[in-house]
Formats: sequence, C-alpha cells, structure tokens
Amino acid sequence: MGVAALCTENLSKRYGRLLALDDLTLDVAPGEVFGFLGPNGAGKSTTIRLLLGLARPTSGRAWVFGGDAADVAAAHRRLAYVPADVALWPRMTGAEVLDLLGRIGPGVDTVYRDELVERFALDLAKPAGTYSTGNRQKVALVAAFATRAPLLVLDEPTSGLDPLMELEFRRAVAAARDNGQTVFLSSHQLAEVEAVCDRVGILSAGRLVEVASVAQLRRLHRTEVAATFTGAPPDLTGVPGVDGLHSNGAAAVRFTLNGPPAAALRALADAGVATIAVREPSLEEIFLAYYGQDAR
Ligand SMILES: Nc1ncnc2c1ncn2[C@@H]1O[C@H](COP(=O)(O)OP(=O)(O)OP(=O)(O)O)[C@@H](O)[C@H]1O
Repeated sequence: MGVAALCTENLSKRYGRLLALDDLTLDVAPGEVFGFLGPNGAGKSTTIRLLLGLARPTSGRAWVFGGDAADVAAAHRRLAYVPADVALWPRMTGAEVLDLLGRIGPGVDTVYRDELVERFALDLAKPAGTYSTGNRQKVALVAAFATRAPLLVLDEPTSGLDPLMELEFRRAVAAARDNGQTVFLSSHQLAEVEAVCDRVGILSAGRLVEVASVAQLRRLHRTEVAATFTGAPPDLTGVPGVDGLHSNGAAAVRFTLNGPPAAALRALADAGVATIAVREPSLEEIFLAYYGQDAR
C-alpha cells in the first residue's frame, strides 16, 4: 500500500487534567471518504486541529501524505480545510473572499468553482458580513472543493445547510472521490455519513472505540427480523444467533439476529413462512447503542 493520506500514531492531547484525545492511531487511505463521529466533546475538533498543525500534540505524531503534520507549510499545500464555524472577512464580497481563499490554497479549478457557486446558489455580489451561517459555510465549502486539493478536511461541514444544499454537498463529496481526493469529515449528521463515507471512526471521550466500513458496522449489530406464517410459527428458542424473541399473535414472530443467519433461516424455512421482513439498523441506531440516548 502507498503512503496514507492521513496517519496518526498514539496521538494524544491533554488540556490540563482533561485528556481530550487519548492515544489515537488511525490511517486514512488516499481516495477514501472517512467519517469521524462522536458526541459533543468527544475530541473530533481536537483531532482535526492536531492534523492541521493548529495545536501541538501532548504525545504521538501525525502525518499528511507522509509528511509531518507539524510542517504546516508543506502539509497545507496538499489540503483544504473547512472549519466548523466559518468566519469570513465581513467587508469583502463573496467573490472577493473566494478569490482570496483560492490564492491561499493549493490551486483552483475555476470552471468547477463557478459550477459549484451555481449549484450552491451563492450570491457572490453581497458583502460576506451579510451572509447567514449557512451561506458562510457554503463559501468555505465551495472554496475547498474548488481547490481539488488531494485532501479535504471538513469539520461538521453541513451543520448549517438546508436539505437541498446538503444534497449538493453529497454530490461534491462524490465528485471529490471520483477525482481521487481524500475526504476526512467530522459530523453529527448520521444520514450524511451513511450516504457519503466509505469508513467511519467512532470517538468516545477521546478514545477511538470503532473503525469500520458502514456496511461492517451494520453487520456488527443486530438485524431485526419479523415473519408471519401460514400455520403455527416455529419454536426458535435456542436457535444460534436468535435473540429477543417475541411472538406477535398466533402466527407471527419478531426477533433480532446476531452473526450468521443460516440456522435461523433453516428454522424459518421448515415452517410455512408467509411474509418476512429483515431490517438493518441505521447508523443512527448503532450510534445511539454506543452512547445511549444522550448522543447527538
Ligand atoms: N483549548 C482548549 N482548552 C481546554 N479544553 C479544551 C480546549 N479545546 C477543547 N477542549 C476540551 O476537549 C474536549 C474535546 O473537545 P472537541 O472540541 O475536540 O470535541 P468535539 O468532538 O469536536 O465536540 P463537538 O461535537 O461539540 O464539536 C472537550 O471536553 C473540550 O471542552
């Protein structure tokens, strides 16, 4: 495998007595869209600040395409960053801000930038000081996507966007992926992570508790099965993988399935199945299972 787009080794950050990031070891491959999830205060922004050289690690190291993340000038030639709270120069128009941001980054695809301005319905003639939160976020996103930087680091990129704009965001991430760019995004929007990410990392109180593809993450969790029968339902007690068995009336059962489904399917097939519904948990349900109802 080639050099990772992002790599951290035992990366930790302590603020006084608080260990905001605890021993993070993570690789993000070039071309990957990686989602970083966690409730408020889990350490997502801290990680991003360390990756960008905006904060110094207490211990451990981080690399951007093989170069030390602390070498900010070199790392930032290969990445574009959108912060969670976008601040723009209030007296400059949107167009002037885009020009300025374009000159800071690793080069701009101006044709693509104009297309994004249209798609994100940005009015570039207005002073940035009059923009809403969502519009400031759109300017920063357009500036980042238009750079075609090999790495895009996006901190809660759609928190201020309406659903239509969120769709445009997803299209832009898909285009970035098709273009071979790497995207590292932190998010609370689980539907978005599910829609755009190849892999997700779940952070809890500064520790990485899971890294998996969205599909793997779903497989690690229970599948819900509901079946009705033409005659008497089978007795599924003790069938490997079957849990939480409920009978829904005389000819229906509901249960959760863990691991390989073969034994349960055999038991169902031996009875006369009239209907069967199999439901995978959403990322939101998986996330809530990690954090309880307090998770956001
Ligand atoms: N400069 C700082 N000084 C002291 N504590 C800090 C500082 N920055 C972050 N923290 C603490 O570190 C922890 C992690 O914060 P961080 O902003 O990384 O979380 P997050 O996962 O990005 O949260 P959110 O989803 O709310 O943005 C929090 O407890 C926060 O209060």
